[in-house]
Amino acid sequence: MIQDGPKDMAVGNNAEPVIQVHGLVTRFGRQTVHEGVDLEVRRGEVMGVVGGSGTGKSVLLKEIIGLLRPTAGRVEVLGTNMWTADSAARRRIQSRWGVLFQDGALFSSMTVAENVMVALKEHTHLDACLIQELARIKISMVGLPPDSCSKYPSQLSGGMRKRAGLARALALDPEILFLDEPTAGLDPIGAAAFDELIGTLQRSLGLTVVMVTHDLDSLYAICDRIAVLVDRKITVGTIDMLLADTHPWIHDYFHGPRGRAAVKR
Ligand SMILES: Nc1ncnc2c1ncn2[C@@H]1O[C@H](COP(=O)(O)OP(=O)(O)OP(=O)(O)O)[C@@H](O)[C@H]1O
Repeated sequence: MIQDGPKDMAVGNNAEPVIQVHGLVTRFGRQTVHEGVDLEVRRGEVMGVVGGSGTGKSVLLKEIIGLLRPTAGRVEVLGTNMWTADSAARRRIQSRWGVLFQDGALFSSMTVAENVMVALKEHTHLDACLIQELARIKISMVGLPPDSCSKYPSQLSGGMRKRAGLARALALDPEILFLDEPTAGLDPIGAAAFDELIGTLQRSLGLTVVMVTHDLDSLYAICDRIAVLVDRKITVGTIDMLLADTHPWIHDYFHGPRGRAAVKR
């Protein structure tokens, strides 16, 4: 069982940046998605990424983790530029983060335990028994019962699949966790429980978390700062700072009915 403790990672202005995005430009044909986006994520913080539909949140995430090459600009993760590093350096960096995509992105032909073991087999030389034991520990860390180890993704509920995806993302003890809409499709109770799990894991393991979300409750529950994609640029601040922002979209987002409801909770 994970012990929850106070958030002791100093997430002050002096914490070391683990992700640095400078002057990012993204174009698809004539469409400009990002035009000079700057973002710094500090070690130990939970950074929410919000914005209207199609503003480029998922694209930004893919550019940070090296799945999509930006048109221009610089992206550094843990001091490595993903687009100039050689393949060995890229592999080393990739093993220091975990990603949970929206649907969990599990291999449907593998059991939950086998899914968690994929990265352990690929990136470590541990023996098979130890790999199995580590997979079992990760599955228990995300609150899944032991019998889910041998189940296939199709035999799990949506919330359980997300937890299984999270166990897989945690397989290599990452320093950074990337989450793309982790609570999408969950009912409010399931979403709150998932937020709590992320918060507990983040504090216990000292993770840095970057979370794309539409869920205002998640922002209030676990984020230290929020990056808002608007007008092809990014505005970063704490919730209090963004509540005082006068940009019409940011104002409406945080002061609209859902924003007000999230404050009350
Ligand atoms: N590979 C691609 N080729 C061309 N256009 C793309 C590609 N990937 C994304 N886009 C476009 O870039 C824009 C931003 O997409 P993205 O998926 O990042 O939006 P989003 O902010 O995550 O939206 P949502 O909240 O609806 O998921 C969209 O207009 C999308 O159609």
